[in-house]
Formats: sequence, C-alpha cells, structure tokens
Amino acid sequence: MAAAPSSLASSHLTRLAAAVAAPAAPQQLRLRCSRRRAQRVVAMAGSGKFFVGGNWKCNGTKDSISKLVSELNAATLETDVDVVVAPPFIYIDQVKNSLTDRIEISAQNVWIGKGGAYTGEISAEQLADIGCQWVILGHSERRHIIGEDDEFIGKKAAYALSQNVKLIACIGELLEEREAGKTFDVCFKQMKAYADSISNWANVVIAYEPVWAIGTGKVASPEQAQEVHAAVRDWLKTNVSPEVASSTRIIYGGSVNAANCAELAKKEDIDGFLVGGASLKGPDFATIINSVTSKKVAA
Ligand SMILES: O=C[C@H](O)COP(=O)(O)O
Repeated sequence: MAAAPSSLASSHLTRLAAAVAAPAAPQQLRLRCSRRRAQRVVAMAGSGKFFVGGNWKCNGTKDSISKLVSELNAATLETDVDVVVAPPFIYIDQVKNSLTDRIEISAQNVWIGKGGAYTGEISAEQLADIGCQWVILGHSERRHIIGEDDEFIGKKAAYALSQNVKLIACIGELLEEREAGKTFDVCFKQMKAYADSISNWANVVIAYEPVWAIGTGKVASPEQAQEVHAAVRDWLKTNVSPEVASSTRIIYGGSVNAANCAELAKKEDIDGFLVGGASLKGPDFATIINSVTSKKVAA
C-alpha cells in the first residue's frame, strides 16, 4: 500500500469513527493487504520473528514473581517467537537470575541520558550492566498518568538505543481521539517523534496500544488493530524507508488474553503482542506466545 498518510487519512478517518461499533474490514483494505502480504514474505523470512512481551507493570512481590518465573520456566514455548518480560525495576535482578535465558528482560522505563544526579532514575547504562536488553517507552500510562510527552520519549528512545538497549516503542490513541476520527493523526504524530530521534530501526519494535483497550477488557477487534498496524507500516514506508516498513515488527497491546490472541495473530500486520494483565499468569502468557501457530496457518 503506497498511499501517503495524508491521502490515507481522508478515506480512513470516516471508517475509523464507525469502527468501534462496526469493525468489519473494508474490501479495499483487504485487497491492499493481499498485495502487501506478498511484498513482505521475503523480509519477514529474514527478520520478522513473532514478538510477545509481557509488561508486568507495578505488580508483584518476591513470592508472586518467583511463582510466575517457575510457570514460565516450565512452559513449552514455540521456538520461533521472541519473548520478553518487563518486571518492575526492583525485581529485574531476581528475574534475570531465575528465568530461563529463552526469555529476555525489559525495563518499563529509563532515564533520558547518562546517569548522575537524577534522584529516583535508572540509566540505560545500568540496564545494560545488569543484562536487561530491552526497555518499553511511550506507554500510555507514562504519557497520560506521568505526563511524558513525545519529545521526552523520543530523546529517551535515542539514548537507550545508543547504549544498545533495544526499544519497545508504544503508540496509541485515547477513546475520545478515536471517536473524533483522530486515530491516525495521533499515531502518526507519536511515530514522528520516534522517527525524529531514531536513526537505526534494527532494534525497535512498535507497540500499537489503543488506550481504550488497555486494562479494560475491551480488546480491539482484529480488523481495528490490523487497520492501524497497516497504516503505521505505510507511514514507515513513506517517512522512513520501505525496508524499515517491511522489517519492523508492529505488535498489538490492549486486553490481549489467551482467548482472543489467536484471531488477532492471524492478521497480516500484527507481528505479536504486548500483554499486561494476562502476562501475570504463566499458562495464559504461554498460550499467547504460542498463538504464533495461528499466524502460520493464516499465512
Ligand atoms: O503494556 C501492556 C498494555 O498496557 C496492555 O495491558 P493489558 O493487557 O492489561 O490491557
């Protein structure tokens, strides 16, 4: 799909406004998806591994995390999935020392630059020092509760990547923004802030997380998620490069669970998930990881 964001916006905004109530995939979009599927086969074969992250947020105790780690260590996981969990900072070392190396570790935040006199902050150098390979940035809870803005998030992203900490870059619209037909505008603005700061996308995964779906039990329909993922991929194609658009994984987050993951995973542009609540239950998280099998069948 080669249309520029501006031309996409006029045709999609009307559909997006109605999509919450009537999420059927437009025929036109399906046709464009078929073309893009063919175009992406080569790129996905090289670098597009399914990716599932578990964001534990501010949950857990030493005991509950020990139980969760035991469940994850005992789980049978499909091999062709990148799996990452993000414990609260204070438990990262415990998890790092007890969790199978099959699963990588992410932080949920990081300081904007080099460490020093920044009370309460954790630097990217410190994450790398303890073997924490990833960081989640731009999560809606940090945007809308803590008040982080696009520029601040972009600078954090650039510094983390410069220290070889890989990035899960979150974007997503509020319910009122979706209802006002601004979903694409919001997501593209958030994408631009990342693109202004990122020169190498090899270590970046984008997480589309509509805020209205986070922790609400109201998951986006597969068609709603696919439509935004496809638009974000087109944005990357137009504004970064076709190669980055093809190779960058775009994962979905927001009320993903063991029951709904398979249908979402079948969608062409959904390359995995960022999971909150359901990642706190080992067997459920394993089911979500293993939903890659639905993707293989759909492909
Ligand atoms: O980072 C994860 C998202 O905020 C999704 O959370 P949730 O699965 O609890 O809705």
